[in-house]
Amino acid sequence: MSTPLLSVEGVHKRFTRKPGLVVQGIDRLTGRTSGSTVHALSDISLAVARGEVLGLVGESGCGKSTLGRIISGIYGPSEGKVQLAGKSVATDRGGSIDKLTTKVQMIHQDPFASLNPRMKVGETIAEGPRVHGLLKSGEARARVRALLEQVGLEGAYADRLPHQFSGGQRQRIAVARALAMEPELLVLDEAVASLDVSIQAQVLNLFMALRRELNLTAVFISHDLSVVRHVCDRVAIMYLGRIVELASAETLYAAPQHPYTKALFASIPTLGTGRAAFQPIKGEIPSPLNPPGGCAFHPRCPMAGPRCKVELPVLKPTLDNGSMVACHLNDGGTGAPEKAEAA
Ligand SMILES: Nc1ncnc2c1ncn2[C@@H]1O[C@H](COP(=O)(O)OP(=O)(O)OP(=O)(O)O)[C@@H](O)[C@H]1O
Repeated sequence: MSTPLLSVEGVHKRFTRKPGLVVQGIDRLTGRTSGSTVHALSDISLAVARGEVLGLVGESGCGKSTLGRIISGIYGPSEGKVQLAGKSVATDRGGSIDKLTTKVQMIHQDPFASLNPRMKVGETIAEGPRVHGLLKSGEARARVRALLEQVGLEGAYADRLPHQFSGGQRQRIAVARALAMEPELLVLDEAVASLDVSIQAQVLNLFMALRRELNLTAVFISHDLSVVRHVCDRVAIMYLGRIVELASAETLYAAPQHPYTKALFASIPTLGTGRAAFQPIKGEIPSPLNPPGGCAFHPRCPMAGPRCKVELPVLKPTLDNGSMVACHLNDGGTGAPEKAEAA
């Protein structure tokens, strides 16, 4: 890949949880109440080329949204760096907002929650560009109109309030608001997950059309493998805060390598490889407060051997086509770990 638009290098994110404080997602996973550190992301490295759409996929709690927020500059990483076109993504949103952060726009799952219910949608769309000096006075109305039309809505809708729109239309407005900032990168976090299937298809088709028209670069976060296949060029499969497989969508769907990726595919009825019934992945997702040693997937992995319990597999190239997998099966086998062999 030539110089990537987005580069994420060695990113870790730890959340420290104070005793007695209930943080969404943690109690659901662990039931614990003591203060401790959540290892939300561990050693994430990836790159996205200009014009490419990268999917982030994995079960709930694997760190997809946290990575999306770090890429958007909403959170800072605990370690590592995130660069957009070679410059660090600003992370301080409290004080003066670095202009660079406007170049990454995030679109969230719930368009209703992300739109101010008391603001006309035209004002909502124009607000960001106006604050950041992207609109000259007198230009706003025409620009808003053009953006609404670009996302398949009537320009006259600018004077309406969010509650006057359906879920799909609200998500189109959220897309228009993001595009108004002239972003270099979009981060879509479960952007169609709350919509009915037929509306999902319409919003996805809009995204695909805009992508072609504007040569959009995007990180597409989803737990829905069929949506990801439709939209993404490459896909990173995440498990408990780490990338376990990274491949082109074509390669991944034709021949998944990592046992977790295979298990994910088998757990979805329509994508099961010839199986009559889908097979849910065995066991619980381990706690990010206390991730298992070795490969984090080993307690649930049907292929795990002694090495998997003690040695962390590194994400390494596996085929000549740029695919990468973090699994001992692809790197010398799961048998006795090297140290034990030496002993
Ligand atoms: N602000 C926070 N404070 C503490 N822990 C957090 C915070 N945000 C996320 N986490 C924890 O980090 C881990 C990763 O969460 P994240 O929301 O990134 O996962 P996800 O894959 O996006 O899940 P989902 O699909 O359910 O949104 C989870 O264990 C979550 O509870």
